[in-house]
Amino acid sequence: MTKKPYVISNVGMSLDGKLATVNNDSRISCEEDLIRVHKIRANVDGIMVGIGTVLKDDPRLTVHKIKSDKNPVRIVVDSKLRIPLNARVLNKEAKTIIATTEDSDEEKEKKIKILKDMGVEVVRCGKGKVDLKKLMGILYEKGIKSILLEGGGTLNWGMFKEGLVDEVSVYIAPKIFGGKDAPTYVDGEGFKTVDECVKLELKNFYKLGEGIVLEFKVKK
Ligand SMILES: NC(=O)C1=CN([C@@H]2O[C@H](COP(=O)(O)OP(=O)(O)OC[C@H]3O[C@@H](n4cnc5c(N)ncnc54)[C@H](OP(=O)(O)O)[C@@H]3O)[C@@H](O)[C@H]2O)C=CC1
Ligand SMILES: Nc1nc(O)c(N)c(N[C@@H]2O[C@H](COP(=O)(O)O)[C@@H](O)[C@H]2O)n1
Repeated sequence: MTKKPYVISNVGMSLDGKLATVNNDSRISCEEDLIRVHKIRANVDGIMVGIGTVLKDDPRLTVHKIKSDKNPVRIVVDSKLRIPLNARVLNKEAKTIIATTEDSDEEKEKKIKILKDMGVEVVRCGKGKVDLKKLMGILYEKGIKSILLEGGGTLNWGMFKEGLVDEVSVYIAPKIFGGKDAPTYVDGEGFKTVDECVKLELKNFYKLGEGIVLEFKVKK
């Protein structure tokens, strides 16, 4: 495989592995954990989310919980270019890259032009869905050598399935959300057998605020 950025996957989840409630309330991390996450943000070249997270959370994806003189590049994986032009991730606080497919129609090309005029970079790889392996190669070539992957569950699945995640850190809040339709840490179709699944090596764990942080390396 061509060179790729080092990818750290981080989420805040309930004890039952949910990223949000059935009504999409995702306020899981305590303040101490958000500060931990922002320290990671301040030390990576890019922060990546899927379009589902942008549509549901309207995140800023900047370092705003601690002092920092730089913001990483924001990367949104968005095959059909569903991103609203007033999304906060498109504001001027940091550079943004939208990764979309090579598929083309008049409306999509018009939106790409508008985004480019707003100063947003658009990269294109894959058909139907963004080709995440190719995207990693493109980002690496652009100087993005480390990425904090911040979800959600569908993009997390895509990244784990392709073997693109190197490190995992999760904050587990002492809460149970329940709900079979509530988003989980890794959604998608899932691995069929335990043999196929992603294996992790526990590196560290500690209590933080009311919850616990677990840190793993992905076994390759
Ligand atoms: N607690 C936490 O730490 C966090 C919670 N969340 C929560 O997660 C939920 C959002 O998760 P979810 O809806 O799964 O959205 P995601 O952010 O995972 O975005 C998923 C979308 O990304 C696009 N995509 C494009 N290419 C790919 C690919 N190759 N593989 C996977 N996805 C691809 C798809 O849309 P398309 O085909 O249109 O491109 C897909 O539907 C929200 O409730 C949010 O609050 C999110 C992050 C962190
Ligand atoms: N670490 C963590 N804990 C939670 O409880 C969360 N809900 C999230 N969400 C992620 O952070 C994004 C919001 O970022 P901004 O504060 O707007 O910069 C959100 O979109 C998720 O990716 N993370």
